[in-house]
Amino acid sequence: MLEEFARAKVNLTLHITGQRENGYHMLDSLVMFASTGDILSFDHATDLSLRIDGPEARALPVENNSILSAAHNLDSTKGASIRLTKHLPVSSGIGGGSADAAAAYRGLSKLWNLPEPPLSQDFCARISRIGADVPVCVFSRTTRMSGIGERLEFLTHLPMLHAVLVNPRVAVSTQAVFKTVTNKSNPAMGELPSFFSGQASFISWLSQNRNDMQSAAMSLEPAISDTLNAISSSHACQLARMSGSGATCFGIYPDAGAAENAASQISGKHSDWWVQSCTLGA
Ligand SMILES: C[C@@](CO)(OP(=O)(O)O)[C@H](O)COP(=O)(O)OP(=O)(O)OC[C@H]1O[C@@H](n2ccc(N)nc2=O)[C@H](O)[C@@H]1O
Ligand SMILES: Nc1ncnc2c1ncn2[C@@H]1O[C@H](COP(=O)(O)OP(=O)(O)O)[C@@H](O)[C@H]1O
Repeated sequence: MLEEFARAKVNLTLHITGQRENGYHMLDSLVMFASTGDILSFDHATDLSLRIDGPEARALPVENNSILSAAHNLDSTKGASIRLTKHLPVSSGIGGGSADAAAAYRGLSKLWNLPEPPLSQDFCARISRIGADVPVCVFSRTTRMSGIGERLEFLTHLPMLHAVLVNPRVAVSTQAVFKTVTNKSNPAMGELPSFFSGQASFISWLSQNRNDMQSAAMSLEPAISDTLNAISSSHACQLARMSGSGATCFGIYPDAGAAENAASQISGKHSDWWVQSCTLGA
């Protein structure tokens, strides 16, 4: 049996800089991956099959699953028995479906003895048809992501962060949020310094950048404001922002202890929310 970890994707910044004729939005986003995520396992089999379990499995159908799309995209003639243990909330802005498709791509490439996924324009353009976030999730590394998600620049100089991810248990449609965004032509991210002296200077740079989907998502789903308030008012929080199209928001903290304390504080007040302390970028 072979296992792959599908790490949650967090958009630390998400700037919408334009729109293509096909309706897709041009993005400029700093993406980091979390130490929390879904688990996929793969076994040899004649036919292709998927079973889903885990704490967040309930609403997720096998039909049209992004994992099966990735398998078909890779080689539609081969079989495998795949198990997904779902830990990430569905439709929550941390790319669960994309991370799962990407993990399937990596896992099946190994199971079927295919070459490792290459970092090429052709490859990224091809797999972005499964989902715009799939290319960045295949490599699962700290990345400046642009285009509609198919242009990837890996970054190796950014400090690791201690974070808490919070989802108020409302599913948000990515398409609906993009439709609600009024300004489709915002400035790109500010210049990314080639050196940060530590976490504080990185957070200071992050706070000067934005998530251009945040106010549109908040107008559709008021629970996002409650989530950001709960994170901002937690002890030692240095930055609170929404990831992707929401509703998951993240808080950044100075160390692992502060992140764990904040997670307990937030889940103590909101026992029905999904709250997870983690590291980003490590
Ligand atoms: C917004 C982001 C930011 O990382 O994350 P999530 O909130 O989904 O996690 C992504 O761009 C989402 O990527 P992904 O969820 O894979 O998108 P897709 O399945 O390809 O598209 C979902 C819908 O979003 C819109 N879409 C997506 C990406 C993009 N650059 N422009 C768009 O307009 C399309 O209208 C599409 O109908
Ligand atoms: N393996 C999967 N995990 C999560 N969602 C999936 C998966 N396969 C298909 N989907 C569908 O993809 C959509 C987006 O889910 P997800 O990737 O979790 O959200 P987001 O793009 O906001 O991070 C949902 O409608 C969900 O039903």
